[in-house]
Amino acid sequence: MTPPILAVEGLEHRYGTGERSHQAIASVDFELQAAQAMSIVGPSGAGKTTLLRCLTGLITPTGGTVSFEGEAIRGIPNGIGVVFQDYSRSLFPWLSVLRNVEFPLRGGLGRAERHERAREALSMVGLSDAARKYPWQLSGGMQQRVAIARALVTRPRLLLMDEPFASVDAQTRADLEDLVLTIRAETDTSIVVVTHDIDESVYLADTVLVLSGSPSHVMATVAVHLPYPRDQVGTKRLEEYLDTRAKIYDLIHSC
Ligand SMILES: Nc1ncnc2c1ncn2[C@@H]1O[C@H](COP(=O)(O)OP(=O)(O)OP(=O)(O)O)[C@@H](O)[C@H]1O
Repeated sequence: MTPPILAVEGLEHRYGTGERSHQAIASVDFELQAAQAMSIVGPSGAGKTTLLRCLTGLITPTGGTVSFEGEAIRGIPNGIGVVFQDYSRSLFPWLSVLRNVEFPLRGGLGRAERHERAREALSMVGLSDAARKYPWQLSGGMQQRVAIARALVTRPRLLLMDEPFASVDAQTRADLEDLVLTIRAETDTSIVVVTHDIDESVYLADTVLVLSGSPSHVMATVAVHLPYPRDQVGTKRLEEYLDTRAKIYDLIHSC
C-alpha cells in the first residue's frame, strides 16, 4: 500500500530547556494523502508555525516523528517546496526574478535546463514577462508569486505554505488563493497551508486541521466537501461552505 505523503505521529515540540522552556506543541497526529490539500488553523500562538517548521525539517521536534513518503525526515527533503509569509525577506534582491526562481536548482541541472524550468515555473504563476526584473521592482503580490514559482521549480510533490498571503491586500490574496487551486489542479501537488483566515482554510483545502491553544493538540479534523473547480463567489455562497466555516469558527473560539 502506498504510504501517505505526510504522516505526523505524536509530534511535540518544546523550545529551550529547564524552567524557562516553553512547550509549544503537546501532541499532534495526522496524515495527508497524496494530491490532497490540508489547511492548519488555530488560535494565535497555537504553534502553527512551529508545526510547519517541523514538517519542513527546519526544526527537529523534541518528540514524535514526521514522515514524508514513508521516510522519517531530517533536514528539508527533496520533493518538498516551502513558501513563507515574508516574501520580501525570502527573495534575493540582487538577483533577477529568473535567477531567484532558478536558485534551488543550482549545482544540479545544466544552465539551459535550469532556465527552462524557471521559465516554466514563472509561466505557471503568470509572471513570464517579469523574468528580467528584480524583486524590488514588483508589487507584494507579484513577489509572492515569484516565491511560489521558486518553490515549484523543483517540481515538489508537497508544497508547504506558512501564512503565504497574510501580507497582501484582499484582492491579491483572492487571486493568489485561486493560483494555488490552479497549481493543484494542474500538477497534483499535495499542499499544506497554515493560515489565520478561516475562509481561506475552507476555500483551499479538502481537510482543515484545527489546533487547540498552546501547547497544542488536534481539536478536530474537519472534512471539506466542496466541489472543484472552486470560485471565490459561487463556492462561498454554498451552504456546505458556510456550515464548514461556522463549524471551524466555533471550534477555534471554544479554545
Ligand atoms: N524560537 C522560539 N523560542 C521560544 N518560544 C518560541 C519560539 N518560537 C515560538 N515560540 C513560542 O511557541 C508558541 C507557538 O508559536 P508559533 O509561532 O508556532 O505559533 P502560531 O500559532 O504560528 O502563532 P501566530 O498564529 O500568532 O502566528 C508561542 O507561545 C511562541 O511564543
